[in-house]
Amino acid sequence: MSHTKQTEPQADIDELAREHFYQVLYGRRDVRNQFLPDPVPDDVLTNILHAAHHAPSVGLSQPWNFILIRNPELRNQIYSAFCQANDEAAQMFEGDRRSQYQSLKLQGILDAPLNVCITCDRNRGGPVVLGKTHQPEMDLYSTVCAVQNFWLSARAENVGVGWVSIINKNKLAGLLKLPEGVVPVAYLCVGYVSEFLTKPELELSNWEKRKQLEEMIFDDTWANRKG
Ligand SMILES: Cc1cc2c(cc1C)N(C[C@H](O)[C@H](O)[C@H](O)COP(=O)(O)O)c1[nH]c(=O)[nH]c(=O)c1N2
Repeated sequence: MSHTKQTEPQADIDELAREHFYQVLYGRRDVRNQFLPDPVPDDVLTNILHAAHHAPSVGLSQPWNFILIRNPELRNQIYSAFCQANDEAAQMFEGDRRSQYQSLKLQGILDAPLNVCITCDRNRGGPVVLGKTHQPEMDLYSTVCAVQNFWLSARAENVGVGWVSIINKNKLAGLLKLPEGVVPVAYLCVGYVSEFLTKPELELSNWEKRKQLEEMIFDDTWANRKG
């Protein structure tokens, strides 16, 4: 795997690069509805995986692996696992909220040409890992950093990504034959899209809206909310 998109160390980010970075960051979307069947070329996929593999990780433990899922039969089984979990999920909402939930499309498992499961090896680096000694969940968070790098790099390549978490974790681990100690962190649908929406799909369908940044910020302690 080549280092095609790595910049020189210590390179200054100039204004144009900064503008492009924010264009990618704010232009990223979770995609479920707009996938095209066109395959993602190997060199593009390599760029995305390479970016994911350069995420920060606790003690540089790099606990992730990337399972590239194309087999139609396997994908049908994963889709069935989604359908079961999604039916269970719908029952957890009441009244109008339930029918609204049932009207949402929350995955593109069979529409996207590629699915990728990013896993975390809970034992990577051995029993004592720098930075994990007092917060053992840091390997999971590191893997999520790889997911975000994957997502942003995909957007830079004009490739859409949709995260599907409405699947029973143990069932998914079984279908993917994950060994003991390796857990699925993110199940991603990946492919080119007809369009990237300007806002989150859940916002456009009036499920949820973005909160004000001011509500999220505190000065010094939780007692001092800014907004
Ligand atoms: C950990 C995690 C898990 C999920 C998601 C995201 C994340 C971070 N999202 C996508 C989520 O709905 C989406 O990110 C937000 O609605 C914001 O939209 P944008 O990502 O900005 O387009 C998501 N979407 C979906 O349709 N089905 C799903 O199962 C999930 N699961």
